[in-house]
Amino acid sequence: MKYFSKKIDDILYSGITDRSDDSLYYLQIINLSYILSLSGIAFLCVFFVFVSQWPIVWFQMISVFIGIMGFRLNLKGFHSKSAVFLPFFLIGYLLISSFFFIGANSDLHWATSLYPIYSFTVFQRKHYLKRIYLVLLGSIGFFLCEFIAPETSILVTPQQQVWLSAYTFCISMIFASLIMNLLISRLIKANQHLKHLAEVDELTGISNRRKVLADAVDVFAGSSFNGKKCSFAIIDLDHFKKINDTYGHDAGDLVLREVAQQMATKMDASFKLGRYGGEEFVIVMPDTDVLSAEQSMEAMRANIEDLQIETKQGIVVPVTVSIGISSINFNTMRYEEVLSEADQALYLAKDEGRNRVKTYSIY
Ligand SMILES: Nc1nc2c(ncn2[C@@H]2O[C@H](COP(=O)(O)OP(=O)(O)OP(=O)(O)O)[C@@H](O)[C@H]2O)c(=O)[nH]1
Repeated sequence: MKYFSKKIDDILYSGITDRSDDSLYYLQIINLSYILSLSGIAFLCVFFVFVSQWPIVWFQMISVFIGIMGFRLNLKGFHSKSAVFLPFFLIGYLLISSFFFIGANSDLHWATSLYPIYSFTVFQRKHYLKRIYLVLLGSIGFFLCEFIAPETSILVTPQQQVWLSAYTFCISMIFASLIMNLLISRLIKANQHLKHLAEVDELTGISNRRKVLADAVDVFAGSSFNGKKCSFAIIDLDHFKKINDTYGHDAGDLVLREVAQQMATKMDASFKLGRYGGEEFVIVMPDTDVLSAEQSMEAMRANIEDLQIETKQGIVVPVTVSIGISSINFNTMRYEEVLSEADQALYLAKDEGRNRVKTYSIY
């Protein structure tokens, strides 16, 4: 299945150099439309080979060849020309098929109803006139097939016509499910990407403020409901302004990244870490009383103090952090109270000389 979806992805991205965009956009829809139309014609060709209708087989083969020429335009970067060529080519194909080969009863000409959708999806705004021509031409083509083309096929027998309808129906179903599957998987991917953007701090790669506060709400609600302990810690880098001023802003960014990664890898797996803002981080500790929180944070502080963060110029930047901790107690009503208490404890840690862990206490 993975191999199959990778192949579909490769086809969708044919002729497109920028593969960073996960969403389905108009260049890929042109590729997809070509693939579906050409394979549809090829499938019909197989049917006619099977019933030995050689004139139609030749016609289908020539059509596939012309279609491939249009597809090549997209691969070569002439996206707009290729996009416009496809529906006009298909209108011609459907008209000739209905008039000279398989008749209007095949209902193949109903495919013209797809052109307006196609043109409004892939044609650029500047091609609005082409959209109108296409819709007009598609409608005229449809009515010509419906009212003027011979109803039954000149070449195909009524028995073969029934088989042809069943065959076309099955292929259409398979294509429709393919398209649905593709659209849904693209939507899921796009949603995941948006979720990632909304929850991750770009600089450090850990959760951002929004995400870590959402985690804090979850953990706080779970602990209050189950009568369990939980603790919050606010970690603030000491004299970070001085680090920026002395070693430069890039070195400051490097320090933020390294400290964040150190905390993320060293902390307990159940803890939630996020960047609270600037040079401040929050750690939410579920099922953790104040003593255990203090031990964990003391270990964290010592770890960060031992870090050897080296700038591009080979200078080792000394880094320490101050940490404030608070835990939920029986009369805590809101998670913001715990956070504000941790902030007060942090203030105390800074006041007492930094590079230390302080726990909130009402006394
Ligand atoms: N490099 C870098 N600096 C940042 C970023 N966000 C905030 N800062 C800087 O962090 C510094 C924080 O300075 P202060 O709030 O004075 O705190 P401090 O210098 O760490 O002092 P104390 O907290 O009292 O130890 C400011 O100079 C901000 O410009 C960032 O994303 N990258």
